Amino acid sequence: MFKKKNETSQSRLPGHIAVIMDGNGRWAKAQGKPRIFGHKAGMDALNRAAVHASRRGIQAMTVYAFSTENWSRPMDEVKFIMSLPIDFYSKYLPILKAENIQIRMTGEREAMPKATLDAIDRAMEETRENDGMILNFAMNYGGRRELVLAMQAIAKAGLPAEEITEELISQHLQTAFLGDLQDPDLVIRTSGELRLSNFLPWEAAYSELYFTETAWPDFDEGALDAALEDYASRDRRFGGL
Ligand SMILES: CCc1cc(N2CCCCCC2)n2ncc(-c3ccc(F)cc3)c2n1
Repeated sequence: MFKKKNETSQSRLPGHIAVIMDGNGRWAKAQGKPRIFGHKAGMDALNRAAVHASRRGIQAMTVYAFSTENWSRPMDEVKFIMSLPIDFYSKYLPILKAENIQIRMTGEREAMPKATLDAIDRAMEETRENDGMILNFAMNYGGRRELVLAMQAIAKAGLPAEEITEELISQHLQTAFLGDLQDPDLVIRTSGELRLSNFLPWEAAYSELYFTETAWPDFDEGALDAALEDYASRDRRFGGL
């Protein structure tokens, strides 16, 4: 019996999706608007995608909100981006709470502005009891930095070389709190670039990759369904035959 065209059984659904939300600036520029207009639209698209992913049964969604390299952008753009969690908290937190979504953060808190961290901490605290989809914000995050920090922690523990295993390294990554969901089954990148840009290099070693020309602000429920349908059609081998 063939499944109906757009039916994705639960078993063929990724448990954890990771999203590089790219194309916000170019999307704004194409409309003659400033880049920050695109970041604001990107925030609205993020809420829409998170609610839809949660309703489709996705268990964890990690989004690349700000990379360690993004600090080199113009100061006014960084300042605006750092205000988005505050805006998101007031505009979307009630919606995510009603969806039983749990907000988490992955990355280095130190360099983040206090007001930004306060909004994120409030969002995490107010959704801590939720047991639905985990919405994990990779923020001030870089994959190689994450690996350096893990290796530094392992070195400081003074462990003998034979005790350094893949499991031990995974346990020392900033994503360790995700447990069995730590490795994304599917990585989605919007806006046409065909690279991972230092996003989850260890965790995504066996992930299916999905690229779309669609800019992030235009990546709606139908676009997410198309990515999930494509994933369901793939035959994952994890390095085997
Ligand atoms: C500080 C980096 C950043 C960038 C950003 N953008 C800009 C980048 C791409 C598109 C999405 C919109 N968003 N959107 C929501 C948040 C957010 C983060 C944590 C939280 F608890 C609540 C909301 C966010 N954070």
